[in-house]
Amino acid sequence: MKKIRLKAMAKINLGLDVVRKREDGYHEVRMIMQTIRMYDQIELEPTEAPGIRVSTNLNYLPTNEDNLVYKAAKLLMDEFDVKKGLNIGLRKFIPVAAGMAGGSSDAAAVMVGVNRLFHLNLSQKELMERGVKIGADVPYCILRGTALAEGIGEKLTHLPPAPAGYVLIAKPGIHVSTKFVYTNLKANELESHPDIDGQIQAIRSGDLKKVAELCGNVLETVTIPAYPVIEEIKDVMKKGGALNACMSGSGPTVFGLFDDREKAKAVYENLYGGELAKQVYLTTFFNNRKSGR
Ligand SMILES: C[C@](O)(CO)[C@H](O)COP(=O)(O)OP(=O)(O)OC[C@H]1O[C@@H](n2ccc(N)nc2=O)[C@H](O)[C@@H]1O
Ligand SMILES: Nc1ncnc2c1ncn2[C@@H]1O[C@H](COP(=O)(O)OP(=O)(O)OP(=O)(O)O)[C@@H](O)[C@H]1O
Repeated sequence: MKKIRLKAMAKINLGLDVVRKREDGYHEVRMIMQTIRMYDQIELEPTEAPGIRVSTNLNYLPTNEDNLVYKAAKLLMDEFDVKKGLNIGLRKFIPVAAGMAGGSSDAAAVMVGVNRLFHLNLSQKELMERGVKIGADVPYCILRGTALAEGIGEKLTHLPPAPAGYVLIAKPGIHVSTKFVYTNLKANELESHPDIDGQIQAIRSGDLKKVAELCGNVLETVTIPAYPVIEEIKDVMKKGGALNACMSGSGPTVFGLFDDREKAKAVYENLYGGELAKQVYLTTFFNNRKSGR
């Protein structure tokens, strides 16, 4: 059997609302998810020797069962009693602990790859049902594109592609734990909620300005007070002509939406190498869910 290569793409949350906290501690959400053109590269090589071996270009990431790629491969290989082994090569480009679902997307890509390599014949839906056992964002990372995510993030409704625009990504040099953010969220005391239904309408009518105007993320109420630099980055983007700027997921990554590439480029150059952000990228939405993997 030959090696296969896969792309694990990052996401941003165009909108993120929390409806309530469940008894098990998880939160019911309503989120507008969007894949962007930023990806980790994954190489899968089946081996005669049993076992899963992970290598990665980032020396601070785990290579044992704590890595989500390991968990994803093990979940499927155990269930289907795969006797062969697997080498997983992971080249990270998506910022880590950033709110961009990097680890979840790696896990999703490995599930798709293992399904293909070992001819498990699972449908996308069957993969997504298993993916949620690894993490709430994994089913969406299998689906990709523009989608409404409900439940804990696993109930997905595919939406038409969000209108095209330029996406400026800036991550300050801090790592934020998703668990910390949800644990400290006062879900019953939120003063305002993003208009998720309005944003869906704006997507359906192809109105980028309106999509941007309605961006909002209730997790900012936890992450921004802890890390005010996020607000500073949002201000820089808005002053530089972004239609809007918002935190992605549990943060600390900020994304700005632009309809003008020159303005986006100017803010990119302003932030790049500066004090506020450690990693800065200019990219676009990715919506061709069938390609690129
Ligand atoms: C912030 C987002 O990235 C937005 O897309 C997701 O909601 C989080 O997805 P994720 O990182 O895949 O989440 P998981 O790995 O399943 O959970 C990490 C931690 O976040 C909290 N968590 C996560 C999802 C959710 N709907 N409610 C929660 O309270 C739980 O405390 C959990 O211990
Ligand atoms: N393949 C992986 N890539 C990145 N981090 C991983 C991976 N596997 C395990 N981890 C661990 O998970 C933690 C968070 O990873 P990740 O980059 O997925 O967070 P995130 O961007 O906040 O995700 P999300 O948006 O889903 O909350 C890291 O601190 C890391 O130790």
